[in-house]
Amino acid sequence: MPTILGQNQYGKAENRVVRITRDGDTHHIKDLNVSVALSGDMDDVHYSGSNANVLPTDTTKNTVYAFAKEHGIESAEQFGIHLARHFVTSQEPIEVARIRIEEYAWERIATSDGNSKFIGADEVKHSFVRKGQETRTTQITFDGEKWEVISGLKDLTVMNSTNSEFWGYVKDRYTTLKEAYDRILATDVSARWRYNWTGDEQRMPNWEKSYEQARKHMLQAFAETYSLSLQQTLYQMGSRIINSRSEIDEIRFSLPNNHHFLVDLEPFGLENDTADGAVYFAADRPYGLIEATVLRDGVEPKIPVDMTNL
Ligand SMILES: O=c1[nH]c(=O)c2[nH]c(=O)[nH]c2[nH]1
Repeated sequence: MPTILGQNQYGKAENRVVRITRDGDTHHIKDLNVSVALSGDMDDVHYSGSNANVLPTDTTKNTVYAFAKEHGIESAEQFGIHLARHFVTSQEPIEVARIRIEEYAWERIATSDGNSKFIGADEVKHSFVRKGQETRTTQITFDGEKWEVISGLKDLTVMNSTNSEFWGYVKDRYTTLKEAYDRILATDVSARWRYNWTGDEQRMPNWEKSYEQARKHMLQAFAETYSLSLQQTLYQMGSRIINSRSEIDEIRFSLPNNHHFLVDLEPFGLENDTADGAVYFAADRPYGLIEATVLRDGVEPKIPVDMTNL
């Protein structure tokens, strides 16, 4: 039976583009997931393998990053319109461009003090938390005598768009990483903390308040730590909780290092450094994974090492 080609489209899907604009030391994030699908006169590539009409998907990816740098991202709609128009008007064979964009919403992390580092006295200028996507968790164990309550959260996504460095590390023959003096630090916090409550009804913690406060202290420590490594930030987050919440004795973190790479736009004559309007590729894997327990001095660690990601 003869066959014919039906509907077809192609392009680069899920280009993760992050653009940071700097208004003095107040930063603004645009965080998009952009998928390009092009269609038009593409019979030949399917029938004969001739690529004469094919703009590479790699080029569509580069266009997304270059447009983010050159034209900015005012809104997802404006950005998508600009890209779609470009593909259809600049390439004869392309008749239809479909640009799908997901935009991830970020809120500024609120802080407790009115230090001048902060906007409106209570928000950090370069620290953000992804809107409402975390999951709260708890595990209660009772053997008829002893209680153990381990609570926590996962998927609390946070980002500092500056105040993070990483340098001075070991270098061997396989090391290619460049030292960073101003990088994005982003992670999805998974944390489990253990309460020291022993079952006395009179001394039961206010669980709601405790969760809210642990979360708050963790976010504030993330925002306020000038970070030399994610390990150092982790320790600050843990110790802030232990020092401010007497009902919590131990906390274990699992923190992926959500790498953001400055895109090389040199080939397109665009300078892209960490100054205003920097455009990053937000990689999803592989990622560094930094895990540690922070304990009140003198207590026994009891949170299982592999529990953090449950
Ligand atoms: O904060 C970091 N800690 C590391 O251990 C590490 N390793 C790496 O490649 N980048 C980073 N960043």
